[in-house]
Amino acid sequence: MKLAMIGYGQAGGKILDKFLEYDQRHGSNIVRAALAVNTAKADLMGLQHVPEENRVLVGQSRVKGHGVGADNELGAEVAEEDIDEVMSAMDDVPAHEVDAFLIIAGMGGGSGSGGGPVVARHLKRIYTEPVYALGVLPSSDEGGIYTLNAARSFQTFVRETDNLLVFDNDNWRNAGESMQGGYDAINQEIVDRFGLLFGAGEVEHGGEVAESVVDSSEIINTLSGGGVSTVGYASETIEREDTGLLSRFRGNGGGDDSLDAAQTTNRVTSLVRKATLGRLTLPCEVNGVERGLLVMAGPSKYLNRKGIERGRKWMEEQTGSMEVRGGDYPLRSAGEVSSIVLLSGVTDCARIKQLQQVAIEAQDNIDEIRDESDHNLDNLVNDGQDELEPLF
Ligand SMILES: Nc1nc2c(ncn2[C@@H]2O[C@H](COP(=O)(O)OP(=O)(O)OP(=O)(O)O)[C@@H](O)[C@H]2O)c(=O)[nH]1
Repeated sequence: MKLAMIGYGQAGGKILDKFLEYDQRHGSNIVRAALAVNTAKADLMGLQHVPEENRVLVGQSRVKGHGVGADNELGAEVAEEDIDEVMSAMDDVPAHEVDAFLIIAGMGGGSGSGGGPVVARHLKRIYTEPVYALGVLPSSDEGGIYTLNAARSFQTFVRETDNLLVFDNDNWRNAGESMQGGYDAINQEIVDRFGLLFGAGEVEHGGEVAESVVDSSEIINTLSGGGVSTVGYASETIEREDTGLLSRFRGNGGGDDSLDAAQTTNRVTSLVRKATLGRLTLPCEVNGVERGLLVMAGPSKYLNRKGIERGRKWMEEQTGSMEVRGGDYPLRSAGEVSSIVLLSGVTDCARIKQLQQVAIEAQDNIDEIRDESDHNLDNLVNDGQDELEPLF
């Protein structure tokens, strides 16, 4: 699937940078256009793979290149004011060559959280291609303001995009890790998962022909209908036969082809289960999901139609949806077989409800403190008997 990606804000820019690195390393050619947008100059300068001419600094007259300081209303305002600059940077994108737009943003901050949905709205007005967002939720220990930002941005992104793919930092936090080291690993995880998903719709040059290849239209159809999506992933290493080792993935059966086929089928279906019931990018209840897509990736001899078909049927039972697509993504030189599961139209998600609850509490607290602020300051500054007077 060919995407025009817009990384908005610090998290958005860093993840976009990683997508470009992924593309170079895998030759997957998913990112047809890359644009980094930010209100902070330093964040744009820190990017390594986004070409300099594709970096847009917005809100300069308001925040002087220093960011909006987690104020996402301000983030939305400056995006609206400077939208012409962002849209004209998209002018060079050959729209007929891209299948969709993808806006990437951390929803807990200010710039991407507020500006991302604004860009989505304008892209949707101009282009006929779908506009998706990859929104990152802050971890629950980040505090009230980030949670409030995320809850409001989440609502806005869902309204303004054709689908919001969510990645929850909370689900991927490792205790004891530095923030920076942690984010690097998390960003790699994001790019590996979504890279495989979006790469599935792109047949490699001179690559293997899949038994039932996943086309970008199947990704688009799974995402169509809007709402919120989550992605599951599981993989198993294969030991190369040319090193003289038997494949762990195919089992130790060796000579017996039919036994191998049965084992391959079983392993494929087991990977589908692990991907669906394991760690999702947004934890949610699988039952009740509206649409699903299963992609099996790896060297084609390790993929089989029967396994994918069984996995797909199993997903239908788990979700209760009859709209589950499936196919393979042959990767000749991959060292593992992977299963990627896209669940679209999730509705039962305790994490979002909990986030909204904390956001409401934070909002009430902020309003209360603001209301009392003048009175409390007055109490502090004045002596009570009006005996003291200011100088002038
Ligand atoms: N996964 C991931 N999340 C990040 C990263 N950096 C920041 N975040 C998350 O994104 C939120 C903050 O968003 P940023 O992108 O830093 O903020 P911004 O859009 O640049 O906005 P301002 O800094 O307020 O101008 C944080 O609450 C984190 O949850 C990153 O590199 N990876």
